[in-house]
Amino acid sequence: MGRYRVRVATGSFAFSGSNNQVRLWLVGLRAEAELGLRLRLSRGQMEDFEVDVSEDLGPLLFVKLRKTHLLLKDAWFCNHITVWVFQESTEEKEIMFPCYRWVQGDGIICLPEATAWMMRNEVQGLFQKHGEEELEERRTLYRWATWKEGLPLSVAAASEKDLPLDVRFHEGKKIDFEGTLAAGMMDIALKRLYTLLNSWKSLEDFDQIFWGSKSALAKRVHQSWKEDDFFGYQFLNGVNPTLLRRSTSLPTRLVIPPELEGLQVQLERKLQEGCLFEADFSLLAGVQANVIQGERQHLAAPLVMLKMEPDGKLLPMAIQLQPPCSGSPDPPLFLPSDPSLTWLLAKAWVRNSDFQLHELQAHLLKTHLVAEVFAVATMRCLPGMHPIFKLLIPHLRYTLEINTRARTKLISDGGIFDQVVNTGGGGHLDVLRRATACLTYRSLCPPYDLADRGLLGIPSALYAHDALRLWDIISRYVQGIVHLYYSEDKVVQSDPELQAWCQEITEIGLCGAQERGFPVSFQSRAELCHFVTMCIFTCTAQHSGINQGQLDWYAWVPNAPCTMRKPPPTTKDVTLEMVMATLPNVHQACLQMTIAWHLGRFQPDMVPLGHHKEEYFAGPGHKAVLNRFQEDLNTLEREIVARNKGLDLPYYYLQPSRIENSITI
Ligand SMILES: CCCCCC(=O)/C=C/C=C\C/C=C\C/C=C\CCCC(=O)O
Ligand SMILES: [Fe+2]
Repeated sequence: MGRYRVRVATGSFAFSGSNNQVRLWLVGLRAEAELGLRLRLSRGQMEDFEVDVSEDLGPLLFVKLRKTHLLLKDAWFCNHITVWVFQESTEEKEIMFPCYRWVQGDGIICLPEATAWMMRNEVQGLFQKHGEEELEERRTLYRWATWKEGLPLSVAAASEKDLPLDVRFHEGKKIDFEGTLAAGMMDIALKRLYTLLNSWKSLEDFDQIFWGSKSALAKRVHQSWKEDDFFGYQFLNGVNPTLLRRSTSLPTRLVIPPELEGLQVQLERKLQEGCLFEADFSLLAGVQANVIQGERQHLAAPLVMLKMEPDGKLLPMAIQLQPPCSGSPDPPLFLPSDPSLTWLLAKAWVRNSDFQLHELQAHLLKTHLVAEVFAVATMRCLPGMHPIFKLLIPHLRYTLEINTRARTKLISDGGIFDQVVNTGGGGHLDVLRRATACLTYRSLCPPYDLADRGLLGIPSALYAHDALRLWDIISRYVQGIVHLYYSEDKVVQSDPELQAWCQEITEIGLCGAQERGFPVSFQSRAELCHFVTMCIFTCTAQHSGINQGQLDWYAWVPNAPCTMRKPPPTTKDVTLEMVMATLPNVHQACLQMTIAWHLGRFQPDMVPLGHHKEEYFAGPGHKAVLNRFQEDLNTLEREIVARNKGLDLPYYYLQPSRIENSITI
């Protein structure tokens, strides 16, 4: 009773093809029919067939498929199945069945038609039932786990091998990830051998390990790291642009001794002029420092006061390395007028503290771990035909695996933090706990975060400028998609899956984050759009802004030491021996360089923001919204390239072509 053309598309990465057999059925509202095709499931190929079906299937709802094998099971990555129904006239109707996952065992997989969500209350509840069964299965595959109390929940997986195949690295990514790590370890061995034969007494001796792949900006850091404006610049546009705030009063912890009355006057003047800024690392106060190979390491919790010059340069005015403590003498204030080594060591302490808050709070917690909560909740609460699932899933690729690897190799017992970072050995978990306890919804949304920190309208704040532009572009994209599916607020309010997703993120994954402004429900389309914009911004732009800089700013170790081996200075008598004894030793410095390069370098299989190949949606409405998104990103790309041409230090971490579509590293 009908003639159909069927296209089967296989994924194009390694091992996507399969030698097993696959049986296909077309399932219509009235009947279903097995197609009896012999498929060759070749990597990167599309196969087309024409078939005649004797029954009247009615409107097509699903394609069903089942993989069978004789001897060896051979997984198959199916991109999608497309069916064209020959109408009486010559017009053909195209129906898409997106898949984009592995077909593994010999169970039946049911792919709903791409527009199924719009018809979920029709067709005898068949789509509704399919969605419920899908979620029941996913909830057993993706379970929450408490890795450590006080942190956001994570996916239950002791190692990446426990993760479902659909969220594992593809083979090429795995080989690249593990191969470059192995190459990095070789580099460390060579550098250690080389430095054994030479002295390690002066800052220039770090040059002995400053070879191998490094970026142009890393070379510039090597050249300019001692300069005050370079130090200040990093708070605006470096690897961690998330801490700086414009001062609204002099911080209470800042104790200015009577002999520095002049400083007090200067600070107050700058405050009144609105150009006084601060970077306060109090979150680190009292955190236990690591013991590495029997040697106690040391931590500080600095406060830096900075002034903004009319030309946009941010210059440090004073550094207090520890907060005042009752019963102890007031901590000294270090000043640009101090002896050069003293001032340099004070700045190095700040850079070490910034390393901790950057990696643990800004990077790990506020991008990786938060994105993992979005990923697990999405897999557990939203069926594949849900528009928010389709919108988000490209932005969640590889996040569960990279985070699982971080829990087993980076912040684990004996991991990289324990080996070479002064918060390691448990202090790093305390920092993460403290940062989790003060994680707010506003801080994940640049329009609020930058306003709260007083960083709007500053021409030299390039991260702030680009982040706001990207927020607007992503927001327009999200709104475009959401409005295609939610015609009014009531549709949002009455979407039980969406509401459950929101609640699961805030109450379960983020462990009761409603206290810190995260929503537990969506009452309007605007609330939904804002939240989804935050999700996509976090998984893409924010991670890129925070991740890429590791390559540039962490390669020259004195600019961002991973550990400090001696206590912070309490007087201004500082010698070169003290500086060298404080900064990381050769092994620590080499491991920092290798890991920073490994995590910060360009990823060979990188998908730029908005350029994923998967087509989960069908219809012209969605294509127009996606095209507009890509055009907006191109416009911003051109603006940033043009802007950077005129800059001494170009800022490119938020250039759209460099932003990854998800957190993959
Ligand atoms: C010692 C310097 C480098 C510290 C890097 C860092 O702290 C990064 C934190 C944020 C997120 C980490 C994400 C992924 C890392 C996963 C695994 C890295 C370990 C590599 C390995 O040995 O497999
Ligand atoms: Fe990262």
